[in-house]
Amino acid sequence: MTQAPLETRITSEQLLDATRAVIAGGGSSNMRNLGVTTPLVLDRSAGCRLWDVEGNELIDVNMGYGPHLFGYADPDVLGVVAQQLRLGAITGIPHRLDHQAGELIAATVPTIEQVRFANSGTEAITSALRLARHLTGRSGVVTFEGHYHGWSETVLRKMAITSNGEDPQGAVPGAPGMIPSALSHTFQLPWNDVAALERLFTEHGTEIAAVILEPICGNAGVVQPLPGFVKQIAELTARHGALLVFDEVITGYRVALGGAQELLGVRPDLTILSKVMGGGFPVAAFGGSKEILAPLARNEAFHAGVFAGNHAAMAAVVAMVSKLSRDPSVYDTLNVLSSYLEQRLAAAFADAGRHVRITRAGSVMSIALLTGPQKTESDYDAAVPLIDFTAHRRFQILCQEAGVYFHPNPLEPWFLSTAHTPDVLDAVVDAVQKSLVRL
Ligand SMILES: CC1=C(O)/C(=C\N=C2/C=C(C(=O)O)C[C@@H](O)[C@@H]2O)C(COP(=O)(O)O)=CN1
Ligand SMILES: Cc1ncc(COP(=O)(O)O)c(C=O)c1O
Repeated sequence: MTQAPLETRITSEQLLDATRAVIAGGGSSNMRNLGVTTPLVLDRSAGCRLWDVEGNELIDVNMGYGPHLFGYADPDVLGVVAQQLRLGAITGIPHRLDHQAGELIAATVPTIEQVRFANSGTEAITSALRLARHLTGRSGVVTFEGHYHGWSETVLRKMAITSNGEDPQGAVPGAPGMIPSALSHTFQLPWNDVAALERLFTEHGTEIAAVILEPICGNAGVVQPLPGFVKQIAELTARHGALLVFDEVITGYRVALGGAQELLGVRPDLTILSKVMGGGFPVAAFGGSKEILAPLARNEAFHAGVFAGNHAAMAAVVAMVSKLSRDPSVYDTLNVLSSYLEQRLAAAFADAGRHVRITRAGSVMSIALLTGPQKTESDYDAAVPLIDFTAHRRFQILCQEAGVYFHPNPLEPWFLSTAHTPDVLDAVVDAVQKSLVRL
């Protein structure tokens, strides 16, 4: 497609203004609309690069918030989905791809025997938590500060990350218009605080249907669980008859073929998958043992969706998960690339005399400018107040001008792909170094 000469091209700013006239906020997600600094409106993406409507090329380390482990427009995934679109994307009738997709998930995620597919993480989590409530006859759901589980009525809350867990039932609705009592069955605790969790189970154990967590938290910067903490959660849920739900929307097929549950060696009752599983196509899933999903198999519990498990999404899952299964060494490659970037970034910030918090789980990492030195890696609650959000936003603007795109909120991770080769990562560091000088 030939592009208009530069002088006649509309600018990102002009097009975003025009878009805001017809799409409330300029995009279909508050999480993304809030993040806009220097307007950027895309024309296309491929590999790890973006091209905006003005013809500018950028290296992307946000990568659509994580689905594209092999980069944008990966031919192995794209080709299969494109072919399925020609063969029929949605009929509402069982399809030969369903069995393939279900078998691949069951063969790769340690605790999944059966799944149900959905269109988004929010949908999958909503149905998974409703299933947990049905199975236990209880209503309470435990969440952790900093962890995001979509925007459904019982888990959309302000993800306070500096409380001390004194008021687990003090969760604040995350959006106006929520049913005021929506969070009356939602508890929120500090992450990595087993004493707070034990206290909650002692006081409310008979009310708790499920504990849901991002086993490696990706929505408050990357925050690893303290050693043994997730195993302690599993022991408490088992002891009190509650279900353990791993929200692996980010970590699933990202940190290992079997996700965080493979790395941590902890077995959740239900697992939520999305992002990498679909390789960039909208699809999610929740799964567990046949026993756990039996109420759905009996059509006793309810989960539905016109587009849930559609044939294009199943084609994407089959293409992505079979590619990952064929060559799980991709995770070693991504770890090497990500470690290289982590080390070079740490040196760049040190050379610039800037305090920074860099944390990583495989190829998902977070970088946050700090106002002062962080005492230890594990004192996460102490680190968050140190984050210099203003300086970081300025840093993002400068990096975007230098040709590298990431989200201006330091709590949003960077996601790498196999397209981020060492020369690309060197270009990222080069842009970071130039931006730190100008900061
Ligand atoms: C761990 C986790 C998530 O990260 C998650 C969604 N994440 C994001 C949603 C974004 C958005 O709505 O635009 C962008 C990012 O802030 C974030 O990765 C969801 C909700 O999935 P969905 O957005 O598909 O309904 C559930 N669990
Ligand atoms: C009128 C109407 N509203 C909402 C829905 C739910 O949409 P989805 O199935 O995409 O969640 C449906 C689906 O059948 C519908 O027919």
